[in-house]
Amino acid sequence: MKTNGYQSMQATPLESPRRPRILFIDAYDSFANNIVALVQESLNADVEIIRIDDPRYSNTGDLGLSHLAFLNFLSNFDAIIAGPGPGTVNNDKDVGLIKKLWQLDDADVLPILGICLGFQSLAANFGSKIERLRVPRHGIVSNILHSNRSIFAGLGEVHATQYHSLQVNIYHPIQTSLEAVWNLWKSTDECPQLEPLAWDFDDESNGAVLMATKHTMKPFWGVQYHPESICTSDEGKKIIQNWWKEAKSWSSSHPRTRTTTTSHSYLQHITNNPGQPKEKLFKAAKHLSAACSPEDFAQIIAYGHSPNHPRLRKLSRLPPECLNVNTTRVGRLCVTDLCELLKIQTNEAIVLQSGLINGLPVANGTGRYSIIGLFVPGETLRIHYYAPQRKLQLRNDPNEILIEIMVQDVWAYLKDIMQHLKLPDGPLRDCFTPFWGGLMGYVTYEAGLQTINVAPSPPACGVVAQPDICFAYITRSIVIDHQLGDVYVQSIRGHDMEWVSHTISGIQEARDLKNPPSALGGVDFASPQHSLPHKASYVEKIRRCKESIGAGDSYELCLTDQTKITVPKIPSTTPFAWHLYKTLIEKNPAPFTAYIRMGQVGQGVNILSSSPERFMSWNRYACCECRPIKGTVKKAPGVTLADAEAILSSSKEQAENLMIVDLTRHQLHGVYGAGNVEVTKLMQVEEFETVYQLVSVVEGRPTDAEGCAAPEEDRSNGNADYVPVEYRPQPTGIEALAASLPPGSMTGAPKKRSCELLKDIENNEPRGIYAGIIGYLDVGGGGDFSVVIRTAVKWDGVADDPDEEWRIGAGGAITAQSTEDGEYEEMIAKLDSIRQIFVAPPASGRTIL
Ligand SMILES: C=C(O[C@@H]1C=C(C(=O)O)C=C[C@H]1O)C(=O)O
Ligand SMILES: NC(=O)CC[C@H](N)C(=O)O
Repeated sequence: MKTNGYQSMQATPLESPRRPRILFIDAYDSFANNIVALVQESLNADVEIIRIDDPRYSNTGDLGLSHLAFLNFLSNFDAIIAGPGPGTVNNDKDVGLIKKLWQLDDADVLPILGICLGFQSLAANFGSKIERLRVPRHGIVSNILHSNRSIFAGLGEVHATQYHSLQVNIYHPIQTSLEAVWNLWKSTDECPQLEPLAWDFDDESNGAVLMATKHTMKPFWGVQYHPESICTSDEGKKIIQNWWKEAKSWSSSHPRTRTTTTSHSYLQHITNNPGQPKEKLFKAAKHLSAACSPEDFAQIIAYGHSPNHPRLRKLSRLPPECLNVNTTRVGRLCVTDLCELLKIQTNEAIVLQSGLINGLPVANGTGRYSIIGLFVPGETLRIHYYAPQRKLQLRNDPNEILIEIMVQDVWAYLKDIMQHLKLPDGPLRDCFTPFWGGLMGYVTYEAGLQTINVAPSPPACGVVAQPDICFAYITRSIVIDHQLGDVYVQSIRGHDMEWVSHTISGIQEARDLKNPPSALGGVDFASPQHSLPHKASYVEKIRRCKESIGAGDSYELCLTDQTKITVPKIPSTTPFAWHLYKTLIEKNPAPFTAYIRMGQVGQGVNILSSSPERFMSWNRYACCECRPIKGTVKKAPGVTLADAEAILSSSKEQAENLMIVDLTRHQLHGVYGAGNVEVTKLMQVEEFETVYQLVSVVEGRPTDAEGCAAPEEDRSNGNADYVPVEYRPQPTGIEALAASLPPGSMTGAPKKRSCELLKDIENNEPRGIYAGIIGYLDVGGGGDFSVVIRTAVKWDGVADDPDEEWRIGAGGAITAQSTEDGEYEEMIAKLDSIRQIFVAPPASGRTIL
């Protein structure tokens, strides 16, 4: 469904031969960048984005200077789009600057298109009432009736995707009785300036819902639905083009008279209140402490471990110098055999395993490789980041802090570090495994919250702060290619071929043994205690989610809760976590299975994950892929794939998925830009061991990936600010990752408001590693992360505590259509897919693994 803006339309300048300039005012929505992309693709326009609360224009206590600044700012544009967003126009804070637009006097007025919240704001300003729908419409697509006039001129069927809980009441008779079908396109006495342009009759209980309007005298238009959604038909583009035609024709007969003011006080005001468009923040990020530049940090990572390189000596070549690698056939050795051969069960280690069933990947499109990240005792370094304090540390193996700095933007810092650690070009780069070495570990949900300016919930009182980002710098690794049956032994640790050869021989010996490698002995453990969320309290939380959705504050909320499993401790020499992991692989093979043990005994973490969901992966050319999952059916006896497909084709399940697809597109559009984001799979059912799920795939690619360059005429259209496409700085995978946290499938939309609501509904309990991500940043420039779900996490507790505590998070997306029982059962089904590894057989009360 990719569209290429450059083919769609030539630039259609207003008065001068330059590209149109359009201002987009964002009300903190999660689809804003999709609208911007649609406009850029449809009009070949320059679009600037500001937020509804831009500090340059929002201050009410500055004797009108902000307002004057706003008017001056608007004079730079040919037209405005007032965007969608959470909340209601009855609350000034929810619409901010949008409310000012409708009052612009003749000297300043310019064409405006309101979308959803922007449309509601327009309508409210000219007499309509904004009220709740009986049934909110989020992610619902319907065929609307339109007047074929104005912005709908010449349009055929319009399949309109809707994301709204509130509606515009212009007191039209059709809004009280579906029989009153006359004068559908006439203004009402109560709202004489609003001419209806489209209606939706799709939902009986809602009756007729106004879908679009135009002002009868001023250049204002508005649509209730979302023309930019992936499920709105191609008419979305035509609406924008029609609007632009109308806007141009209005502007040519109404020249604007305002000229820019440059009084001293105004200039001072602007200097004191610089705006900060979000997309610039990333690049402009200043590291709070100059004590250690990312280059020095990277240098210590790359060489600090090696006795041959004194820690702070400046070296001419920063990145790992080469990749030591050798390969052999894996034969009948499985990933856990290789792990045990390398003794990872008693060491720190990170295993990212692709689950297989009968030797084939669990899900198509994933599962080719498994990666074992090895820790070198006494040497492997770790990066810790503590979100509340913005504190970044480098720790060595005895857990001493080598560097501690404050960073304003940890992702900008990590991006720089990875840039410095990039393996230089050379023949050994030809090894095509996706991971050669680099940072492996986890990022918590709370670290994600910080990227969208939601203050993370602090850890409970008395709990030791655990890192929100924990990455180990992995220099030795094993990659298994399940498709070709090869195993790669790799090291970026200086001259390490001896270890590589030794390890290859060890693998070959084990593989060629007559008998399979001996399995580790069994482990006894007493029946654990499971403390699950109480149904009544979970149901109460579902109600609160639905109330917020009904009020227009969210379109979808991914509610979660935590279960504690308390197991009496067994002797510390027994690799209990490893045994649990092996049970997990057997009982719930998943595309993104992971085993992580990091940190010194007493301070470390164990993670056992069987996630079905890829968050994001990108290759060494920064082309990225997201695979959001939404829509779950429990596998029960007799439930076939066809049954699941029927259930998952319901509007409830599809709506859940669609919302996350549009949210993911928005995030990638913000990084990769218009024309570079494509939905390659939309809502396909995938089968897993215990559930069926609805999966979509969204891809983003840099402009320099073939086929996306602007044609010659775009570069020579006389716009001084225009930067030819090929010279724009190209995004990196880490930027795409940072722009997409926390995972949208674990938040809902619009993301920021939904996260704030969830924090409150979930009683300010941090989600921690659950709902975060696990994966790697590779020294070749690639990366791959899964969403941490279906995962058990244990932090080492106090040494003399008789029990150890595992935590499992589980939840699901709540929408207006959710039922209390249905959502509770879905949460339990997900929980059970991992909880089953802790259940001792009833006969003995003990289990042998
Ligand atoms: C919240 C969980 O899963 C998320 C919610 C899903 C849903 O609502 O259908 C599906 C996959 C995940 O994105 C979980 O497994 O705990
Ligand atoms: N998408 C939107 O802009 C939604 C507007 C408003 N919050 C509603 O729910 O109706």
